[in-house]
Order: sequence, then C-alpha cells, then structure tokens
Amino acid sequence: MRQKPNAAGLIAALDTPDAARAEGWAAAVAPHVGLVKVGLELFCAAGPGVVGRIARHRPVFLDLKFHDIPNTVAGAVRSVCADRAAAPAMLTLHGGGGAAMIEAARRAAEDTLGAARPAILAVTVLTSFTAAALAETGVAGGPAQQVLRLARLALAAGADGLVCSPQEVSRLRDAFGGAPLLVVPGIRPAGSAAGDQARIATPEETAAMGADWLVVGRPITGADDPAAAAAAIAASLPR
Ligand SMILES: O=C(O)c1cc(=O)[nH]c(=O)n1[C@@H]1O[C@H](COP(=O)(O)O)[C@@H](O)[C@H]1O
Repeated sequence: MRQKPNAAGLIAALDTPDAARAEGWAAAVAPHVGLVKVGLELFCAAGPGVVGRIARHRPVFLDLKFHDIPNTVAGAVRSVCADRAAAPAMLTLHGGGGAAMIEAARRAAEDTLGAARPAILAVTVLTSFTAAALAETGVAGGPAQQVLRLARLALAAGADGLVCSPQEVSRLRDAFGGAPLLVVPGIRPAGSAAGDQARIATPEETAAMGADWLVVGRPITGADDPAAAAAAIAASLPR
C-alpha cells in the first residue's frame, strides 16, 4: 500500500494474543478501514501464518518495528515478504536503526517482491514518549526535533513514510511536503482514555493536519461493538 489514500483513512490495530478474536475483529471492521494492523502481541502469540489469515479481510500493516544490524533486518524483511500471497502491504522499522539498516530493508523488500513490495515505514518517536521520557534516553530537545531528525534520515535512506504522533504531522508536512506516507497512532476520540499514549489528538484533528492513515486500537477493540466504533471514527474523517 505505497500509494496514498485520497483522504485520511483508518487502520484498526488488532492487539490481542487470540488469533480467532483478531480474525473476528478484522471481519467486523473490514467495511470501515483501509488496513488492519498485526503487531507484536498477535504475531508472537499466533505466529507468521496469522498474517495471511488476517489478510483475507483487509491488507495487513505488519508492525514488528524492526531494529537491528542491517543484515539481520534485511533477512527479517525477506522472511515476512517470502510468501507473496500473504505479504504485508506496509511494515515498520525503527528510524533510530539508522540509514544503512533502512536502505538494507528497502533493498530486501525490492529484491523479494519487486513492485509488489510493502511500504517501508520508519517509526520516529513512539507516541507513548513525553519530552521527559525521551530526555531519559539521552535525547535532548524534545520529540518534535527528534521526529524531524529521524524523518530526514529515514526518507533519505529510502523509507516510503513515517510513523509519528498527531503532534508532529503539521511540522512533517511543512518540512517534507505531501509525498511521504504519514501513519499516525496516538488517536483518541473525544472522551476516550489515553492509556499509555502521551502525544495524542482526536481523529478529526489528526486528519485535518494531513495524516494519511490513522492507527486506532483500543478505542475500537475495547468497544462493546468494534464495528460500530470503527464506523463512527471513519465517518468523522473528512472525505
Ligand atoms: O508503529 C505503531 O503502529 C505505533 C507506533 C507508535 O509510536 N505508537 C503506537 O501506539 N503504535 C501502535 O499503534 C497502536 C495504538 O493502539 P491504541 O493505543 O490501542 O490505539 C498499537 O498497536 C501500537 O503498537
């Protein structure tokens, strides 16, 4: 899914260790979302085969946030792209893994799947980080500055897009224009609990700032009716 949606679209994060539950959610939200996200919890519990099963409902955003030496990440990308029929439409790696790692990931995806390769998305600063938590890791200057720094590096190294919080979307659009895919978690409809997310905004605000894809987990999967929750968020986005 390297092409950009015409208007901001929705991605449902299927965070559960239960593959049957995840498949049920995928089927229920499919009419309202562009992609569904398979993350570490589901992948580690259910194994790689879950990607193909979930992909029967919607294209899969495989969020394993690779961060290792270039050779190892290239191998991981080849592994998740090996089965063409079950290959993800998008995948994540950490921008902090550096330019050589990102270049190696892109090359591995191209070598394995050619034009059908997944979009490579670089995670910048996790949406759970405050400025204080980021400073504890040795990064001064705050999330916005670090997001811009990693974005510049990742896009120059061949990433198709970035994962950032709603609070950096406008700055990234100003700096890099409309081309990079901006995939944005930390989305909270008014009144829903932030949980462990620190840098958040509503779906309407995030779409208006120029996000391409909004990643929403618990506000959908924790709802009594996940399909209705996904439908309501999708309907709130400008068309
Ligand atoms: O890469 C991601 O998708 C991601 C990056 C990030 O900075 N923050 C973040 O929350 N995510 C993912 O987005 C989803 C957000 O879920 P909720 O907080 O439940 O809406 C989770 O599956 C996270 O793993």
